[in-house]
Amino acid sequence: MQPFRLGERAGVVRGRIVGRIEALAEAVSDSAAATFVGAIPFDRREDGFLLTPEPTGPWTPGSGDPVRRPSVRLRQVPAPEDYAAQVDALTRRIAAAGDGLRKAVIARTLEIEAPDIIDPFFVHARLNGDATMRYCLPLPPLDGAPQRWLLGATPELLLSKRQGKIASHPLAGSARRSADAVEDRAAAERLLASGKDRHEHALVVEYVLDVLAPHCSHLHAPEGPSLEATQSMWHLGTRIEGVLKDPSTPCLDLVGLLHPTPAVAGVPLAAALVAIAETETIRRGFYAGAVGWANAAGDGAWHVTLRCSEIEGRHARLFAGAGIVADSVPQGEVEETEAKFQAMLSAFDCGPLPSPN
Ligand SMILES: C=C(O[C@@H]1C=C(C(=O)O)C=C[C@H]1O)C(=O)O
Repeated sequence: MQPFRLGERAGVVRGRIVGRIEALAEAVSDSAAATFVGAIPFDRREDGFLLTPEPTGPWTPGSGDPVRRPSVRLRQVPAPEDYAAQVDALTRRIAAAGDGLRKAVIARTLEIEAPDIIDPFFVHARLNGDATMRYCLPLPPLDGAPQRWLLGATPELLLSKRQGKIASHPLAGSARRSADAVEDRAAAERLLASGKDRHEHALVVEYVLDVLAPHCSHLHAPEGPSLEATQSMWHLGTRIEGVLKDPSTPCLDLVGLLHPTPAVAGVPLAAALVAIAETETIRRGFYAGAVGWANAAGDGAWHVTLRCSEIEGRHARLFAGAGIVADSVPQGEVEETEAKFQAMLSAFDCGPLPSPN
């Protein structure tokens, strides 16, 4: 049986339900099982999955070979200059305002090739867990392919629900942290004062409030964003809290209404999805989807699947994206995505990104 980790939860997989988010929400509501853990992909037309877990004691990393630094190969896909060109085209598209697009999130990947099978739990154990939700889940098997794993440490809460109370903590607007304390504080202050980042952020908060408001008797968000830190990034964040009109509304139903937020898609949603499909050259899969748990009582907690990688045999693909608005600067967004790769890259222990030729 395959092991999994999700936050503090550890177990082995007893069963698996595969389907679109609506089907998964229904399966949880109809089930007598205590708790499911699972993931939904970015594209709602694709299948996600729920695992019925059997709890175990603390999981110890397997015997698979760790990633060995000297012989690891790294490849940026698309190359930084191609990603910059995508961002540039998108800023023009937003400025031209032809389709009403105001923001779209464009992602890229970093491919890792190791000499031996990568042990996902080795990498998971090395991820920094501070203020984040760490996860390592076995993905549904593909015929004849090695087992695939979804692994990451996300800082962003999409939605939690417990006994009629909900919370969401969208992030948008980012800056790389610095090892130098003075420069680190200056980067945070610049981010908090940046009109471009505050605009990017406000679009997400507005969207989340608009989606949740009809379902809440009370909904609160602070006036402006706060600074949120991970080990390698600063973000603008807003903690939103509410009380549901109908306390029995299942958590996964609300996740289905929210996903994908403008933190990973854009505004307006339909135009952003078209822009992403026409611009992006990678397959997102579970990246920028949601990962979490749900139970038949309707409670649950789902995070945005960020700072993640998909591992398959000797290969891993890391994902990072950035929100693009009219005044985004292409090189700035290349650097932002580079910085977002950093946490996962350190966990793989394969050194810094290769410098451009
Ligand atoms: C898209 C990612 O992150 C999202 C985008 C952010 C931004 O554009 O500033 C910040 C946090 C996340 O909501 C990612 O990490 O890949």
